[in-house]
Amino acid sequence: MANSKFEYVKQFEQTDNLLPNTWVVVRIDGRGFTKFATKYGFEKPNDKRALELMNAAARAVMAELPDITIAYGVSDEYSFVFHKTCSLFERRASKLVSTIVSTFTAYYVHLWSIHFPDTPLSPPLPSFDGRAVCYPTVQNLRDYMSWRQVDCHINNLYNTTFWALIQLGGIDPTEAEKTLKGTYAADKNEIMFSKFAINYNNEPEMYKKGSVVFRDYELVEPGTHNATIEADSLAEPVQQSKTQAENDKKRRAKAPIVVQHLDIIKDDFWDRRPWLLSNKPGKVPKEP
Ligand SMILES: Nc1nc2c(ncn2[C@@H]2O[C@H](COP(=O)(O)OP(=O)(O)OP(=O)(O)O)[C@@H](O)[C@H]2O)c(=O)[nH]1
Ligand SMILES: [Mg+2]
Ligand SMILES: [Mg+2]
Repeated sequence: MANSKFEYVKQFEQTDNLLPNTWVVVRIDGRGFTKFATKYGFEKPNDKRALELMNAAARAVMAELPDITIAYGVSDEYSFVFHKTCSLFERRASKLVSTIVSTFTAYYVHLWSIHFPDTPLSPPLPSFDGRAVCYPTVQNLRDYMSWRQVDCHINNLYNTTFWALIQLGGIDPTEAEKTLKGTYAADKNEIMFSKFAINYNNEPEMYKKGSVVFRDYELVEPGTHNATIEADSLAEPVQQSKTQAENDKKRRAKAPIVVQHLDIIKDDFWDRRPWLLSNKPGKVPKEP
């Protein structure tokens, strides 16, 4: 068919392909969730139902997009990691971000009633923003993940103490803020323990560590594999062959997706799961 005279408008489209051979992180974040949490009466500082709904939506996103290696979530945010060899949508940022944001939001709304059976959703409905960032090395990627988990820890320690002072100590938010000003982690632990007999270590792992979503294979003995070195030495080819990529994708699609609350800062998590960084699907564990 002949080109129409209107077709020249295509020239206005700009390319936004992300840098090849870099780890792509798409982070989404709930829009105005402070208000949203109040509207639906989320428990403070952590609402188990709301966090489990975030995790369920993230799990669904991973199931629909086998190219995602791992995801990490805390509060109203989730980070999805694409392997550096990923070629989905020719690595176009707008397509990657918009697909994740819309798939996540759709599942968040779809699964809402399972987690909040007594509170139907009503407008304004939940929405999420998203951005993509490229990290050139495994170390940069792991530092990114560590940054989010440290943030989770700092915020949760603060919020848990803050709300204990209010809910159990009966003081108002301004006073609680004053009490915590300039305190260190040890001081907060001490306040919780001495005033309210709360041992922070016994708080739920999901609140302290956030949630990690990944494909689960047979764990590797620590010390027998160095995933970091292997992933970084994957210099050439920048992309896998098409058939290899397709086969791996099929195997990944079959693997069980799990949500766990683990330390992702230390090496152990990555050493035991070399498939996360090397992008070679692992061995599916045998049925018990
Ligand atoms: N009560 C309660 N609130 C939560 C929970 N998880 C997230 N939130 C709320 O969500 C907010 C997330 O922070 P932000 O993403 O920085 O703030 P926001 O209001 O979503 O604003 P924007 O992201 O800039 O649109 C927190 O400050 C809380 O108010 C929860 O489990 N319980
Ligand atoms: Mg937000
Ligand atoms: Mg947030």
